[in-house]
Amino acid sequence: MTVAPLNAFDLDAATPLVAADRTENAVELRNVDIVFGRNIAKALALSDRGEGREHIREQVGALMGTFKVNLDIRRGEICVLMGLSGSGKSTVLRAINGLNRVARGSVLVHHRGQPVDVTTCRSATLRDIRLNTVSMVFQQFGLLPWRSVRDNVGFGLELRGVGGPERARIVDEKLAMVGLSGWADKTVQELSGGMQQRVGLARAFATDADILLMDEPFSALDPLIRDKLQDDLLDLQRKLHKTIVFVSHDLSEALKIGNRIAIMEGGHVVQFGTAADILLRPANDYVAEFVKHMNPLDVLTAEAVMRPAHDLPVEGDMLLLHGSSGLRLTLDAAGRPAAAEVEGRPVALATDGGEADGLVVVRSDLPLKTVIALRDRARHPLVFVDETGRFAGLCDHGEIYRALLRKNA
Ligand SMILES: Nc1ncnc2c1ncn2[C@@H]1O[C@H](COP(=O)(O)OP(=O)(O)OP(=O)(O)O)[C@@H](O)[C@H]1O
Repeated sequence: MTVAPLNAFDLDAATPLVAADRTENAVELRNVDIVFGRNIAKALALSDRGEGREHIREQVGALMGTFKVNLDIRRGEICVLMGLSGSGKSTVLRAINGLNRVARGSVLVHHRGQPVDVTTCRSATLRDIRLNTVSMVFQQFGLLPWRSVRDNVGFGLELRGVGGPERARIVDEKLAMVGLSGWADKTVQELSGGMQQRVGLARAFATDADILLMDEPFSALDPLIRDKLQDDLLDLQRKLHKTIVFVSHDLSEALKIGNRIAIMEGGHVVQFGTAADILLRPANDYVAEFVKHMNPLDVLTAEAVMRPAHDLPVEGDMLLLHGSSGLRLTLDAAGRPAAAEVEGRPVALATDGGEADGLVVVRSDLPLKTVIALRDRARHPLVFVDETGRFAGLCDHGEIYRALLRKNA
């Protein structure tokens, strides 16, 4: 069989977006209740009895912005808050920098090396958090139209007292990053909508805040520009590893840019998970309705569909990969694929750039589209490894079909 070399595929397509340290949280919301209006105590009492938003509003006139929201947002991830209008996305976002008063619960923000509860901290600390740790990017980016692009990008730095030459250096760097170097001295109103959004991005990145809060930053743009800006954001994120909390009411945007997505309904977080979790295992009918029209090919990676390593039968010091052909795999001491055989005959391991004639070994974060193209040409099922090269799982035609039909293995 003639097979295409593996490097004919885009094997780097899935550069990880999350920094290596995935365990530390940048933001933690614990049982956060937010109530708008009066009679807060009565509203909370009704909420504790399991009453919904409408009932509480009718009974006491207060509106529950959120009900017991719990979220752990990891450093370096993009967490998207997604849901219908009024579901509470902006309310949660604004709680993170203390713009919304929290009736109950805590909001911990990792600031100057330690978690600070923004619901109880001193106002000077909150100010310091807003200036240095958490930067907010609004839908229209809140640009000052009469000021130059340069002065808009440097605005946050100016507030922090960063002086002339240093400010100019940072501003130039960030403008170059978003491809607007030639526009520094124009006023914002001379720029198109898409360019203005990029000025907003540059300004957000210029402050060096670790945490960016973005409230539907691209929603007013036409789809092509929006798509381009999403790509720009992902490119910047690969370099900068910020923690980004991003509000969107568009599921395809959420699935494209979010490492994890919190789906909100009526003030509740009804599901918090990866794109694959949401697509393959929607938590309720509301989520299922959202994902119904999504194409799994646009969203899933091998990791979401493969048969995990621990599911495979072990025979002596080998793993049985494929019963009928007798394909077996040996791992080295670190758990990396070392050798393969079919009924005693060696099979070459075909890694990045090798020939797909052997046993193809590739990263488990490859997009499903690439996986399908590889499997189509490969002689054997595909072997996947994690970012350290350790064996992670296996994917044959069956796993692919089940993913496309959205059936769990
Ligand atoms: N300051 C406020 N005072 C009173 N009610 C508010 C306030 N802010 C938000 N709400 C209400 O809280 C609920 C959640 O609003 P929120 O803005 O968080 O929703 P959202 O999911 O971001 O919606 P959208 O996509 O339309 O912006 C809504 O019913 C809204 O009317």
